[in-house]
Amino acid sequence: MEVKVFKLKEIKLLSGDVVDVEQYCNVQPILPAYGKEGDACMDVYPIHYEYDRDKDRHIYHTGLAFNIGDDANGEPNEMSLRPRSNLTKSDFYMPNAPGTLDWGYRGELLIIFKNRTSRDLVHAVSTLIEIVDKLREHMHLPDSMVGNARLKLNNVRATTTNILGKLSTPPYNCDGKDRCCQLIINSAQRITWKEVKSIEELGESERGNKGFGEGTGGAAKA
Ligand SMILES: O=c1ccn([C@H]2C[C@H](O)[C@@H](COP(=O)(O)OP(=O)(O)OP(=O)(O)O)O2)c(=O)[nH]1
Repeated sequence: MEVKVFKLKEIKLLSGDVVDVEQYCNVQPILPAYGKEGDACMDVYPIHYEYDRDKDRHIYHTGLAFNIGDDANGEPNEMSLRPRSNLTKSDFYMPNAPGTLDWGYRGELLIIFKNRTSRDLVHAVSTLIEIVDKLREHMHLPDSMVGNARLKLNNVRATTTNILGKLSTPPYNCDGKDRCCQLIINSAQRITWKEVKSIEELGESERGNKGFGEGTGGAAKA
């Protein structure tokens, strides 16, 4: 199946500024590609990174726009954007995974990440540590009284410093080599609803009306 893709000449930044891709980005738009024979998805290469301070989001530009077209039966296609497995080694996640690129979308494909630790929470804890530190200095308590508390405080400080470092290091580079997610195009077959008059008309099944997660046990079994 052939799908139309366009390498954008300009991209719109979070500030609203529209910039020339060739001049502004270190890397030029790269067509997604299968990494290995038989891979289900194509790898997506980012060309520009932005941190959305307002929403605490990490946004990657791809410099690509699509017309994903129709399937063999004339039904609209959809593009799914899925995280890579290697993302699980970091504190980042794709909050809308699997992301959806709709049939009619002609804007730039953007890939969004968040960090599992909220930036605001980390800043709040860091500020609290500073305040406690200052209070302790002014109270001139003997070491014997604050020894254990100091140790705990140092541990919290080390943890927050570590988290802060991870927060400010984006998960992927825009160097033309890093792949920030993977995409697959599927048919988004149209459905229509057939409303029935009684629940029996839905038909019998082994699970029946057993609740969410109650059916099979497994990993989450209490
Ligand atoms: O990770 C994503 C997800 C979506 N999009 C683009 C393509 C998609 O067609 C459009 C709208 O996305 P979606 O339908 O998920 O957004 P929504 O929150 O449902 O808003 P809308 O009411 O505009 O559909 O944004 C991306 O570039 N990256």
